[in-house]
Amino acid sequence: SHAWGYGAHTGPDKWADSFPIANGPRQSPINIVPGDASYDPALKPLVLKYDPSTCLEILNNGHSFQVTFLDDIDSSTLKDGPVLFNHRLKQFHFHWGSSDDHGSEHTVAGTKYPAELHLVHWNTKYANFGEAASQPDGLAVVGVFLKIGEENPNLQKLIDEFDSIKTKDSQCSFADFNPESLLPGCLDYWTYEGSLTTPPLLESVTWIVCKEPISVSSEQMAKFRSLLFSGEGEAECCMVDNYRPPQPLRGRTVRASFQ
Ligand SMILES: NS(=O)(=O)c1c(F)cccc1F
Ligand SMILES: [Zn+2]
Repeated sequence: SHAWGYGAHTGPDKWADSFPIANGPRQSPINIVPGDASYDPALKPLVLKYDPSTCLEILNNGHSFQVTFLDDIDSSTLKDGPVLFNHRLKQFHFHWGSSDDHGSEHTVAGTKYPAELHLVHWNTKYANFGEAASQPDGLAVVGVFLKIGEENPNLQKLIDEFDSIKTKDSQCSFADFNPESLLPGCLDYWTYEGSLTTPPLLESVTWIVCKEPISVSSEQMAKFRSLLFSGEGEAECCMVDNYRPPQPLRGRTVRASFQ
């Protein structure tokens, strides 16, 4: 059955049964070893320009919660950095753990963060997200780690919507949110060629992982864990541990935009 998830019988160790690319040569996430990354002076600074008016809705898709953007014109874009073409923001979502000591997908020298934000962009040389997702240079995902510290007022704007999206397939309109408010001050990054970290695990992603985390309080993380994988009227199953663990590097090079 294609009903993939993060449970014992549906989780990452079972995905290869339905999605054999799970054992492919450019799978994500990975453990980033800063000492093994090669500084590339040719890498440009990331240029992220987001328009809050393109924010459409916030939804629980049964795997994470996601904020979706209008992507029929070039208003929220990613340029430069490691990519050669303009990319449009489609959505952002998160992955997190059942406690503050784990939950991120990428790890840094084995360090796990409590959560990880993914801002998903598609290459506008293709017609739309679906087309782009099937191309080796189709997607660019910016990953930002969340680290326990000060309460984050920008994350709180998302958390305040959680009562309306508690169960699988619930959504509500969500306007005027600027994803730039979720970016760290410094946009130094590591970059490598990888994949979607959920089925269909397509090997179409240029990963751009920020070195600097953003803050989240432990109380805010507890609110993430109050969302449900389960649908309305079903036995409640807390949305936690919705992360794929690091995958084999398979000889790939990780480049750093900084020294
Ligand atoms: N996790 S991830 O950022 O690789 C990702 C995508 F890019 C696109 C769709 C789902 C998804 F989970
Ligand atoms: Zn993700």
